Amino acid sequence: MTPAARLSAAIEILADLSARRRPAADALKDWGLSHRFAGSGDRAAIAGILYDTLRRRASAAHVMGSEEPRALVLGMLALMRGLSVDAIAALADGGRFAPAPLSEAERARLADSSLEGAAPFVRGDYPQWLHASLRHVFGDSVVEEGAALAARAPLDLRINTLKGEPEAVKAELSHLHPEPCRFSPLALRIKLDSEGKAPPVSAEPAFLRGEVEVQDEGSQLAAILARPVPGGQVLDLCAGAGGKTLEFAALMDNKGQIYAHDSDIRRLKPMHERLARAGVRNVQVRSPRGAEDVLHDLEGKMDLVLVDAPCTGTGTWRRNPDAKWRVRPGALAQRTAEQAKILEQAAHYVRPGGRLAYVTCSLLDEENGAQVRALLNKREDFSPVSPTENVLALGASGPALAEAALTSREGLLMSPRRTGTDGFFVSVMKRAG
Ligand SMILES: C[S@@+](CC[C@H](N)C(=O)[O-])C[C@H]1O[C@@H](n2cnc3c(N)ncnc32)[C@H](O)[C@@H]1O
Repeated sequence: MTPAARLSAAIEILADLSARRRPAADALKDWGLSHRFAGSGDRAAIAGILYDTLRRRASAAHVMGSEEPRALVLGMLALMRGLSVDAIAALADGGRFAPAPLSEAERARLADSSLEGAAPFVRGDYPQWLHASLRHVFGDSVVEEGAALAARAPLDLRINTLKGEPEAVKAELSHLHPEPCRFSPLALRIKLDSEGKAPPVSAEPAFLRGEVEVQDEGSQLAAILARPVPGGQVLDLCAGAGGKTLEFAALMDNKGQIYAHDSDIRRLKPMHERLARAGVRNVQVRSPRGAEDVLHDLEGKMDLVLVDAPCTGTGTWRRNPDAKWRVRPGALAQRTAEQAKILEQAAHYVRPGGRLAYVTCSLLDEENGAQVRALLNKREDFSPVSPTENVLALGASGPALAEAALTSREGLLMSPRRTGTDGFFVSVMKRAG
């Protein structure tokens, strides 16, 4: 497909997405099924255009004075990809499979693609209804934080020390030009290509041998800050596909016991294969079994309980820009109710003197500090561990993380702008002994 035809395809998919209010991944998949001539390179390039457009949806609409899919894509080309009016006109030339030629009005709008004087939610490309919540957290930096969340995310890997020796893994992946990350000693960062496409890491021999996992540096840091210790008893209550379970196993050097649970058995499914590949031997997966309480024997016994809570995912908008516009006030209310319930349940499993780590990939205080405060009000036997003390688990880069992140009594908040990671909140609470 020509670059112009890919642009037309992205506009078509965006129209489908808006008309049917469906997730971008579903619309892309359906388009691929009904356009089998499109190769994997075409599909990746089209997805890149679509996701970049969603990243900059509010500012592109502002520049173009329209929410129409075509306008949004054209606006994105100017704002995000820095294309000149002539370069955009060369793509949208009305040729076979190309978008229709630019109108005079479109040319004029693209020529003056300034965001000066636009509202903060436009300049920061986030939903207007979340402005008050985000401003509450970030104050006057809210636009810059939004803009950093509207950029593309890099691809981060975690070296799995159960399988690989860091220097050898780096050498094995040298053709991908991995760079060290700022804070996590075992994180490697891989740059995307100019269209935002990541290399197919999951086909690399080092990946297949379990020497690396794909995991954002923020997620890696969250697990380190939870501080699982070799030989300890750990419950990962919302383990999902096991991103943090796997890292815990490596941090614990396969010693002690990790219980991995999730209320949704389908979410746990990929974990079994991942555990085997990563050489993990200290994990017991406790899958849900109908109404049975599969964790009853763990009450009051855990050295560490991790709640990697279901959340709005506002910290991962770089990776999932579709979610940015799909999240609704009702979903936030539902998530916060779930979080409160899970946190309260989680506290039951912590032994006296043990710790409870609460993690979200949200930036909103409603899902972060407010949840911690609510638990601390209910459970007087728990007290927050200061983030400045907590970061010492990281070793030498700990103080720099505490400096870069936003810290409060309740925990530490990372964000793309502040720490170059996805947005993650980490709170650690200790139960009195
Ligand atoms: C943020 S994801 C977990 C990601 C995972 N820890 C990782 O690092 O890959 C949140 C998980 O919480 C699970 N969940 C939701 N409600 C739950 C509950 N009441 N108890 C346990 N897990 C729950 C969801 O199914 C989802 O898999």
